[in-house]
Amino acid sequence: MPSIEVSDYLLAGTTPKDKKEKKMKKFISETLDAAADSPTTEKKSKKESKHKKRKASDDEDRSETSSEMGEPVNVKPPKSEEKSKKKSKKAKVEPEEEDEEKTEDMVKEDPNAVSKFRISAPLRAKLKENGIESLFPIQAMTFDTILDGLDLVGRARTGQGKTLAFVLPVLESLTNGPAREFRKTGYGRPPTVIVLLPTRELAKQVFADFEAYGGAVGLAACCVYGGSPYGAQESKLRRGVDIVIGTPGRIKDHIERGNIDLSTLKVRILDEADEMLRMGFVDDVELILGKVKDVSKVQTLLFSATLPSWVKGISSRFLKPDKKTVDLVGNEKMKASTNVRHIVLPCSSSARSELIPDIIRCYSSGGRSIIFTETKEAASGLSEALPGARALHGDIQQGQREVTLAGFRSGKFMTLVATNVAARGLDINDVQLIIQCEPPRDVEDYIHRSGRTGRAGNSGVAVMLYDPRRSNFSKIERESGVKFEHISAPQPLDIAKAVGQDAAEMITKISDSVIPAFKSVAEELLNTSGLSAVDLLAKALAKAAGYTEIKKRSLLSSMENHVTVLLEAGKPIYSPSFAFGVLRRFLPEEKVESVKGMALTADGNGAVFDVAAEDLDLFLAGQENAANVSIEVLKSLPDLQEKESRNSRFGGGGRFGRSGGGGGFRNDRSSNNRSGGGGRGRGNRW
Ligand SMILES: Nc1ncnc2c1ncn2[C@@H]1O[C@H](COP(=O)(O)OP(=O)(O)OP(=O)(O)O)[C@@H](O)[C@H]1O
Repeated sequence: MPSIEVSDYLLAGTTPKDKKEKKMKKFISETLDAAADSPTTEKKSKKESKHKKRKASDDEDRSETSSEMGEPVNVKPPKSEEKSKKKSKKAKVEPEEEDEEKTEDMVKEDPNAVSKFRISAPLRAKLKENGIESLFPIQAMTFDTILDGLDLVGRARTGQGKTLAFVLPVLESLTNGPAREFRKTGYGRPPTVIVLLPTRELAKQVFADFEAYGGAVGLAACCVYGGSPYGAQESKLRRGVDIVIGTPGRIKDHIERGNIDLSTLKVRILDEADEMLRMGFVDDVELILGKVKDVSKVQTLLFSATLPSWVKGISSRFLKPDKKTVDLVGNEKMKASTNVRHIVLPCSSSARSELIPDIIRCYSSGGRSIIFTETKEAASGLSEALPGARALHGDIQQGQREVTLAGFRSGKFMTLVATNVAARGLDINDVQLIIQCEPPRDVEDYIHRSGRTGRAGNSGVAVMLYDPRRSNFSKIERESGVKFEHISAPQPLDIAKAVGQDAAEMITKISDSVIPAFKSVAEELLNTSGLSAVDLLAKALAKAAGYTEIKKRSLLSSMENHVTVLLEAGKPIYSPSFAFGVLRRFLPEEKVESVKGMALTADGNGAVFDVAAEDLDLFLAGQENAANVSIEVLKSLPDLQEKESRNSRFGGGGRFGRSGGGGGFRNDRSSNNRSGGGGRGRGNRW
């Protein structure tokens, strides 16, 4: 964990100039504070307070990060700063004169300023061009270790800049650092660096960074992945490249075809390592890593936001025993992004397509939304049902996948419906909302999917739908450390609040020149409709916002034209079947069976369920004929028992609901669908 010392160091005396800078500082500060709160950090902090005492007399003092997976790594002020007097032999950093004066004060204040690291002028210029003046914590904390050639396991929450954490020091290592002397040059040169990633989209994205920053220092990168022709990839590889980025299956194919020679490899990087292994790529990964003749001469880096315990075995096999670990999550309870509002909402599968547009209206802040489904079929089906949405999954041709992703990135359409193919690593600007149609199988999926929003210090919302009868998210809540906010389906008032203001603004912007043309029709409408001017205007606003009617939804299953009611029987209700028994006392069997989403209240005194709006009177009237029975229409959900706690009677703190009103993506071939290395094969769902 980063020490208090490090966070002090990172934030000392900074005076944010503008909002963006302020947000970034907050992000850095929160990242470090959160990490500093973890139990591992506590242990370290004692050590560090000793360090701190020593620091007065020792400028070389270093703070530490800790790890469950390897040796703690010393995190220190960047060497470039530390060694400025000693003149580092390893890295040659040319000062950029014009910048120096301007930023001198800022740099003094910001220990993570780019200029304080052994980053050479062309890379600094490129970073500046991309608006990056300061390194994020994971980047600052791993920079020296990577540049000095050590093996490293790096972990930070989603969206915290892990890609540049390896791109920058690796490029420096190739141009000014230890890998430089081994790097081959000229036509036909074999690669010095190989980067393995689990998905094609992610490979392309990481390639884009290596291409942009590598290009600035004269290094060539090549991206290889399945589903696209071999020809262009082969000719690029034949011409010679310094860095190969790709998915394991296709890289293996190129090795077997003699297109990639790894005999002189110096750096290998496994990004989203756990996913790659879990997807069944372990054999391919091992084959690729095994191509290196002398592993002692190769640096291996492993990065992810999630590193399940079974990855430990893999990292100790692939990385050297003296590997360092920088873990900004560690044993901390909250593993998911802290910049994201994590919400759960009860919704039966049949109500999804009706409900999702309203969730988007209420929670996307007009930005992009990604909706995750569990299967390719569900992604296709939902994308067809949602106006303006497109699907992304493994059964879609690679070319079309690229077109779709490019369209989403550029804002041609704002809603992407995807399988897990889009869960990992994708960094798309202005994704404000993530919707997961049901709780994913693994906590890692939840963390990565919800992490497509709230990136680089921005905020976002992640809504997970669950069917109260079928799904259970308590495991995800427990393992991710997320404390879910419970809401029910957006109700007319929520929707009006979300869209009404925009519609009103839209109307105020309409030129007065339209008034004479429409005035007489408006007057006629006012006189004949029987509605007040305000009511008519409300209708006009609704239409402008795209609504011709707003149906009420039940709180429990989010079904239209259904109402949520509470049943009490004057004594505890131990089980759903007991509640059904009570209903049978005064209702015909077909009405009892039409009840939806039966759930028990957390206090054990009631049962909550949805009834069709047209049957409500029957239910309310029927209670008169049954002693001690009461049925009440709910405006908000009470705390409910979780499914798994039902057997233990009242289940205490369980709660499903709260406030109312409110595939086959695998990269290359079917042969890759193997499980191994402690991981689990994913089948052909994406
Ligand atoms: N030092 C920095 N200053 C400002 N923005 C940065 C910096 N480093 C990275 N970013 C931006 O932050 C965003 C997230 O970075 P990146 O995709 O590397 O995150 P990540 O940690 O790999 O996330 P994930 O775990 O989801 O893959 C990107 O848009 C990237 O350009």
